[in-house]
Amino acid sequence: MSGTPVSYAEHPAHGHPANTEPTTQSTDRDSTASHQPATNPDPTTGAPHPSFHPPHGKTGGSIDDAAQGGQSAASASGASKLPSNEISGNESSSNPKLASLNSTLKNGLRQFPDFPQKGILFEDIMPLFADHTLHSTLIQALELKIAQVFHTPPGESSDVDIVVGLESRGFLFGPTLALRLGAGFVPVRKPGKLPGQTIKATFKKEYGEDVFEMQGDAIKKGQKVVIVDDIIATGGSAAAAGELVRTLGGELVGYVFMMELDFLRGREKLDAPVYTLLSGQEEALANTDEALDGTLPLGRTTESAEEAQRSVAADGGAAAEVRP
Ligand SMILES: O=P(O)(O)OC[C@H]1O[C@H](OP(=O)(O)OP(=O)(O)O)[C@H](O)[C@@H]1O
Ligand SMILES: Nc1ncnc2[nH]cnc12
Repeated sequence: MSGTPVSYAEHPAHGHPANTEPTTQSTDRDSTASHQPATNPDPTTGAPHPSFHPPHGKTGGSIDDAAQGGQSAASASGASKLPSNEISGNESSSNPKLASLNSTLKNGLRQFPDFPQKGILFEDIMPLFADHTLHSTLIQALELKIAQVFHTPPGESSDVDIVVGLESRGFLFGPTLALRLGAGFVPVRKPGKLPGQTIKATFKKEYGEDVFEMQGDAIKKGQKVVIVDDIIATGGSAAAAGELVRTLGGELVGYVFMMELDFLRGREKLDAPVYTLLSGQEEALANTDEALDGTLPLGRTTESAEEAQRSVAADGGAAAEVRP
């Protein structure tokens, strides 16, 4: 079945018991709409934070969507300037334009069951880049999201200094986003690709283990950093990247993802605010408690459910082992 893609637009929401069939996504919504921790209210409902007033002399666009990480923004060391009562929530519900853009994006995605391994329902984002209009919609949605969560006035750049993109799919839109924000772009790469002195972090992800590397001089102490990637699944990749940023002295002000696989609860590993445009595989979320008890979540095989939950439990809040 892995060679047979399905799209969000083509199949009805929910109802498929296993990922051997077309997937069972609900209609588009912000990840924060249904997974907003009670202790972490919407960041966008508060007053703009002084930390994110646009700097003089910078030019660029804007961005938009927000969600909350595993701890409050106030206690997140890299986001200490963001009051906790400004974090989490559902911006697109109050922003029809963003909701509309997100809906378009979701309909452009495809899913491949059992890729790259049996039991993984793979979210294929490539159609969003193959189509000029969808690509443009994606960048617009990200800009709108960031502008919204960081309270950037229309037409002005955000206060983000550096956008960090994760290899490989974070490279597809990270540099474009950085340009629009008036920020620099820094890559986090798989091992052995970057010259000079580097720092490394090992981590687990939804399907396997990996190592991330960053150049030792890529971020200056105190620079405000946003980490971007296409998908947050278990959160292992993002947590490792966050550790690298902080090891270099960067102030991690947030994570921005195109999509969140909510049922894997990856955001609980992250100690900075989490902003996502789309949620994926929501049908599995309702069964997460059962999954933790060993019951199969919808849309996954027994093997992958156990593997995913083992990974989540094992990683706890310390997925990344940083080795300067
Ligand atoms: O939340 P996690 O469980 O860590 O998974 C998310 C990561 O997995 C995918 O990358 P992958 O490692 O497949 O590499 P690619 O981007 O090079 O395809 C995705 O692009 C994220 O980086
Ligand atoms: N299910 C998934 N689809 C696409 N990319 C992923 N990265 C981690 N899990 C993924």
